[in-house]
Amino acid sequence: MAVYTEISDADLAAFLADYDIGEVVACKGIAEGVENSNFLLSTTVGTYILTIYEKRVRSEDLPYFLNLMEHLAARGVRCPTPIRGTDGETLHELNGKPAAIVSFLQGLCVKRVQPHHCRSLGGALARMHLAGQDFPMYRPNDLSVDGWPALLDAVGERADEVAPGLYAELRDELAELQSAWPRGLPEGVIHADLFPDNVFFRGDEVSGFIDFYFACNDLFAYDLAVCLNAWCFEPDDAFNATKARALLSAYGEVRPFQPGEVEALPVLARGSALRFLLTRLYDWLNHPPDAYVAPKDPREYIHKLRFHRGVRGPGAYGVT
Ligand SMILES: Nc1ncnc2c1ncn2[C@@H]1O[C@H](COP(=O)(O)OP(=O)(O)O)[C@@H](O)[C@H]1O
Ligand SMILES: N[C@@H](CCOP(=O)(O)O)C(=O)O
Repeated sequence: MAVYTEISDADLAAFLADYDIGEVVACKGIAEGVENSNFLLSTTVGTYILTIYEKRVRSEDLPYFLNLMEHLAARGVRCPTPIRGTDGETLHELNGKPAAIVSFLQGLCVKRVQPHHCRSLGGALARMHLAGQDFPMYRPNDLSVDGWPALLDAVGERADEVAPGLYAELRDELAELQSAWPRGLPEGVIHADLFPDNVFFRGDEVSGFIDFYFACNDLFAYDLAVCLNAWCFEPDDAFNATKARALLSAYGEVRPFQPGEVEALPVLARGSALRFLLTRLYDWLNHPPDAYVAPKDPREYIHKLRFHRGVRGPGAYGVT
């Protein structure tokens, strides 16, 4: 489960002394998640999420993530809102690590994605992109094309333990993506990790987004490429163009596509597949045998990468 750091009652009490959110009723570790330690915190005042930031999150990036959630929430995007301590700050320290409390968001993740979920997601994503346009902070996407060579080096030839010949395939893929990567398309704040476990629904409609800890400034269409991979493949690995069309057309109704964005989707989808393949490969090959969190299977993303490499254009995603 995703609790890398245990908290003693005394440490929790000392931490909460800096907040004005009542007395603790319960604090339970949350099994879901991969990156950070999350706790469901109930107090006499309300329910919150307490997060201790772990391995991949750099503490200098935390003000970007926390301020972004405040910014988006203030513009009507449903997402967790950081709770300020009595010192006015949202970021504090627990067990020597950065930690924050955010509001609890109602809703459930979908287990079986249907086209109407993709349609609701597309509209909500476009509204989030528009709401982020006047966010004043900037954070480059360190897990995009300029960051992939270091990630691939960190994996190295051990990639072949997962699939024979994979390292050479990924080196070729990286070289192609470096020369084909689109420049100059519309950009702004993107979520960059909008998988089904980070989107809450009430009924058929998106009720909110969580987990902004990969958010950054990058191409808007790259966020759609992440969603094509995370939402539009079936459990048997088949690509579902109906879901893709629902996602993309709903997005375009709220934020109309600019020239070049739709055409760039195949290469962006390859890039997004490579990004998640590389981090999954790294975690798969380097996780300690007694780790709480089971690493995600990288092979799923080998298949997705090969699929997008084979498409002839955005028509494969149901759009032109
Ligand atoms: N603000 C929130 N409101 C409700 N549940 C949340 C909230 N933040 C996190 N969770 C719960 O905690 C789980 C893990 O959170 P997530 O941010 O995805 O973790 P990680 O960054 O470690 O991957 C989510 O799947 C969800 O169940
Ligand atoms: N979505 C990533 C892993 C990051 O996990 P999250 O729980 O922070 O979304 C993947 O699937 O590889």
